[in-house]
Amino acid sequence: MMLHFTKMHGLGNDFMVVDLVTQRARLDAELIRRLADRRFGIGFDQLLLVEPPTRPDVDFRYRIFNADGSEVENCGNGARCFARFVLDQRLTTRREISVQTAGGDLQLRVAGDGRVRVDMGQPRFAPADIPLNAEAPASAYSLDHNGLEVTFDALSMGNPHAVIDVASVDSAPVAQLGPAIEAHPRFPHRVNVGFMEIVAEDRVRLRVFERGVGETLACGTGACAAAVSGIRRGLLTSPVSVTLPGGELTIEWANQATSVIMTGPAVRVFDGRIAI
Ligand SMILES: N[C@@H](CCC[C@H](N)C(=O)O)C(=O)O
Repeated sequence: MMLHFTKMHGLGNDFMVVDLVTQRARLDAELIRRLADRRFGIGFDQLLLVEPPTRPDVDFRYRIFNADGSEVENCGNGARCFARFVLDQRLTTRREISVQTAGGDLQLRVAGDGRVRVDMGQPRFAPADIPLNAEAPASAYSLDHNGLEVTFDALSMGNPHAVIDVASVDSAPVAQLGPAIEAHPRFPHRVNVGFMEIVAEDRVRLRVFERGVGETLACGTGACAAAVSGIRRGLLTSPVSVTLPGGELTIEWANQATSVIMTGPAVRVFDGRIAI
């Protein structure tokens, strides 16, 4: 069959977006890995599936698959592209959209300037919610990597994140520590690993080694996790500008009882079709 798709990106974190409201297809993990291949396939960090909701109180269901074929709970840059996509495809006329994901519901708003504001829900810190093997919640955990003690914060933005403070993202050991922590036994579902450099109380630089992908040009949930980690430790104040290799996101978080708000761009690159 021919599958219609749209290639999109949020700050260079790129997606294949498939409308499963008006077309039918079954995409298994092996096919997703083939499509994700940047030389033999279309190439993307995540596949986003846009589906009818399974509940009457939301507009859509949005499913996310990493390039390695694993289905995951949440994707911040993907959420902004999802909102742009359903409007552009005329699957809705609303600029305020509610959507169910495996990590919880999200509220999306497409602004007049094309930027998308996403209510990402509340962060969760209990180790069982991340999930992280730890006896009690803390803002600093540590693990051993080849005899080296690595200190990190951990939280869930629907999906799991570890945040490591670094003096400079330019020299951060992303390629060495990223894969080791992603697959560390302390994280039973693996983890996304953020390396955060605090530049000022309202500005950070961030690189993220994403679970199931590797280092990406930007990670929306990673930006939320980094800002939340800095704010809750008293190192940052909201709103926080997060500069990633692909560009900038604004993250707002008032306190533990409120949602995290992420604002940033969503770009359509091209439409295509592929035989599957
Ligand atoms: N790029 C994303 C996160 C995608 C999922 C992540 N790799 C995971 O496995 O949880 C974002 O923008 O948040």
